[in-house]
Amino acid sequence: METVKKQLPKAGMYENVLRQYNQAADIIDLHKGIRKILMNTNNEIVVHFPVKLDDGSIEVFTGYRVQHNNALGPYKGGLRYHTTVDIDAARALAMWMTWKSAIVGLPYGGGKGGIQIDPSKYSESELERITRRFTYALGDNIGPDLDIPAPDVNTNAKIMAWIADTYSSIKSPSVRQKNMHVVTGKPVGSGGLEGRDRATGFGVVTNIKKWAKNLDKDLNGMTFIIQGFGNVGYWTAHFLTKEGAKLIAVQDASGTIANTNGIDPESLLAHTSKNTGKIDGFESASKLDSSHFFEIECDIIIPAALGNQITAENCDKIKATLIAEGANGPVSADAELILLKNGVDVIPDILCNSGGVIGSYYEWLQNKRSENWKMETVLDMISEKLEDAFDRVVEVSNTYHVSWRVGAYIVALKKLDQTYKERGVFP
Ligand SMILES: NC(=O)C1=CN([C@@H]2O[C@H](COP(=O)(O)OP(=O)(O)OC[C@H]3O[C@@H](n4cnc5c(N)ncnc54)[C@H](OP(=O)(O)O)[C@@H]3O)[C@@H](O)[C@H]2O)C=CC1
Ligand SMILES: O=C(O)CCC(=O)C(=O)O
Repeated sequence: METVKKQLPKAGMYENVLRQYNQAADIIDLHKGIRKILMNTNNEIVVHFPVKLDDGSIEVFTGYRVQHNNALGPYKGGLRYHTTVDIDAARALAMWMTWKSAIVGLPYGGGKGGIQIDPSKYSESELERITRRFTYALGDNIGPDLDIPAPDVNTNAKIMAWIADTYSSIKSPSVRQKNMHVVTGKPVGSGGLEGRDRATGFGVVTNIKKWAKNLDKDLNGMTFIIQGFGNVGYWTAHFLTKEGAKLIAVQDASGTIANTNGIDPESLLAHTSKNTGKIDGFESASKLDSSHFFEIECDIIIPAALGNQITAENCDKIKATLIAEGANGPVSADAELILLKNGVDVIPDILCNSGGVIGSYYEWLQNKRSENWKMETVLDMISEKLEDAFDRVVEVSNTYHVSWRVGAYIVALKKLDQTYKERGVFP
């Protein structure tokens, strides 16, 4: 295991997050010492671990876990299995988790990680061995009161159950059952929370409803497009369709499909479930060229896949009036300036997709208390927290005359500033 601790370089996604951070820190004149602390990550864990594949060969994988800050509580954030996972991406995603938890008032810090891998190239039993060896390699760098992973791109409840099982098995028998909350997003039968599966999409739609209400707009009849039809994409489509809005185009890594009469999310889910998760070949929509996806005439765009998808190069022709960031970092800092100038509203990721980590918090609390909560209760608690956070972000943004993203950063930074100052480190 390598533990790297150094001044951070500026590149890619991380550059994006630092630009956002510095802008907000300048506006509130954040204390110099606190500014330095938050610009750095606390710990960066890189592990190389061997796994025997089905054909008997050995492959060595690289896994990451970046722990950005834990002033507010244990590190919290997802694990991603994707070829784009590297130290830069993990740093950016970990930092976003710190702000996200602070904005919605959770007792968590920020962490993120994953494995640099294309999971579609491995069998299920290989993925299980890879996950278990990764968990073993991370060892006590994660823990229910230290750092609590969760699902992200290409990871799911089953993978979380393998992590919980492996982590627990390296503990002494007397405490083994007390460690299931080392991860959240588990299957309901293994300590998972009813509603965590849909929490992020539900949260995205809660934010969109608040946006519509504030502007006195009716979602009924509005059109929307979604990039990414995984956990966040599907559940967002499910809940937004329930509000009367119409899904007219979807894009994933396999291509783009469109139907101006509407795409039924449930039929598309049934199709992807039989088609290794892919939307291509869906009969009730036509295939579209992927390069102009974001230019489609619609009211709302929901990026729910990877980062840096809407950039200065492709944002000028966007016709939607709202971008609700289901994904982390889908809009580049340069693109956002152009969008705001063009009158497009952007609900920032650190607010918009925080329903997921709120759901995770309730799962963790449920495990700690040895309780089981009902879906309705969980969704009510999530929307209450999110509605408060939305109002706070709008209020702060209005006070400082800044975008909602900068306002959201200010809410987070003020919270962390208060915490550090209360501890007396900076008299
Ligand atoms: N899961 C959660 O609770 C949370 C997730 N998020 C963020 O939401 C986003 C999506 O996560 P999640 O839904 O969990 O991930 P999933 O793995 O469930 O789904 C990812 C989706 O993105 C698609 N995708 C991947 N690459 C591309 C591409 N190049 N172009 C278009 N589509 C692509 C995938 O398509 P394909 O199957 O073809 O590869 C898939 O449909 C991520 O940014 C994640 O960090 C944020 C908060 C919480
Ligand atoms: O549920 C969690 O703990 C974190 C989810 C996540 O990775 C995210 O919000 O980006």
